[in-house]
Amino acid sequence: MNPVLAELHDKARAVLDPVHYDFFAGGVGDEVVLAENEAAFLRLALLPRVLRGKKVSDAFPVLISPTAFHKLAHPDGELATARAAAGTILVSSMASTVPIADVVAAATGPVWFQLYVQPDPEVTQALVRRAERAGCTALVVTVDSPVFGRHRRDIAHGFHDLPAGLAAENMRDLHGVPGLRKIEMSAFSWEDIDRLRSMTSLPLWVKGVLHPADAVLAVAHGVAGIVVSNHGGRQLDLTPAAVEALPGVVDAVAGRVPVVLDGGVRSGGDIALALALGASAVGIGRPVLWGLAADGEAGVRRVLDVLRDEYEHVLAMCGGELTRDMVVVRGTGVSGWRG
Ligand SMILES: Cc1cc2nc3c(=O)[nH]c(=O)nc-3n(C[C@H](O)[C@H](O)[C@H](O)COP(=O)(O)O)c2cc1C
Ligand SMILES: CCCCC(=O)C(=O)O
Repeated sequence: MNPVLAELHDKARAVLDPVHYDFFAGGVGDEVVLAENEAAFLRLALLPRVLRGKKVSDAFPVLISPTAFHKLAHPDGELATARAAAGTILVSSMASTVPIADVVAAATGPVWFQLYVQPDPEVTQALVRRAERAGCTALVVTVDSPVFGRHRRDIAHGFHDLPAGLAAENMRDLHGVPGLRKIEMSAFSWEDIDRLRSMTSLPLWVKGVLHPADAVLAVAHGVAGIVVSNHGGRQLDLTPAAVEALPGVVDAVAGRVPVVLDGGVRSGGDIALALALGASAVGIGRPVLWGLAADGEAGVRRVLDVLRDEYEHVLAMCGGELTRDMVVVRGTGVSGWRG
């Protein structure tokens, strides 16, 4: 891991209430997938190309992945994250502790709204309208959470609700119970994706696809893009590392929509590996929370600056372009990972 990210993580751990630290850091079950998301990148290497004479582009292929409850990390909460997000896309969690309209107002770049489809279609519709009115430019529907993952750290602490004074603000007044943390998971289907698409003209992404067959279905149902993700190891503790599921999805999608990789990205090198394997961009979850907890807006900005700087350096070292034939599995010498 980049030493600046490690330092921000250490500082976050030192300043956070241990219950909240564990909520952010933890995963599901034995936390096998949580560890694998990072470990899998360390098993991959890059064969750089030389003498290509390419100028490195200044695009920074990073999104801020949706994470809940930023006011548990810092009193400014999602406002600080939004202010720091310049140059990236902020995917704002439906479970934000600042209302989406205020998040968008604080941001200088695009904000997308992450949505959990709610059992009551009217609640889902009201959330979509809130995101539209706020000025969000895409919807990201999280599809890997038909039920909540069982997080042993949270269970051990008895952490199951927000402290007094904090609320999932986007849910305010939607269940007739103002301000309560009332987000529900639901086992919805592709029909709900069709319904959502007919409900809004916003581009609709799905987040949490791992199986190539689901990627094919997602394209058939008209999604604008796919986030390959195992929810940062917080849902099913049996999946492969996110980056290991990436090539299969990329092949199934065959360039028809962009594919974003999320989970375990901790360095510019990880970004480069994901792009070489066919991702259009990566999403960053926990490192943003560590920056936020450690130093608010400035901390989040530092996380993004460090990743941007490292990524551009790696890209220059690789001749400005990243392709799958450049990826090698360490210990095997095999390149062109899985085709
Ligand atoms: C504390 C925390 C809260 C999260 N909340 C949400 C959420 O509200 N909606 C969602 O789709 N994903 C949520 N996620 C998953 C992230 O969007 C993302 O998939 C994951 O954090 C990526 O892995 P990384 O943390 O290794 O970068 C959350 C993750 C964490 C760590
Ligand atoms: C009710 C908020 C769900 C947050 C979430 O997705 C997570 O903690 O992983």
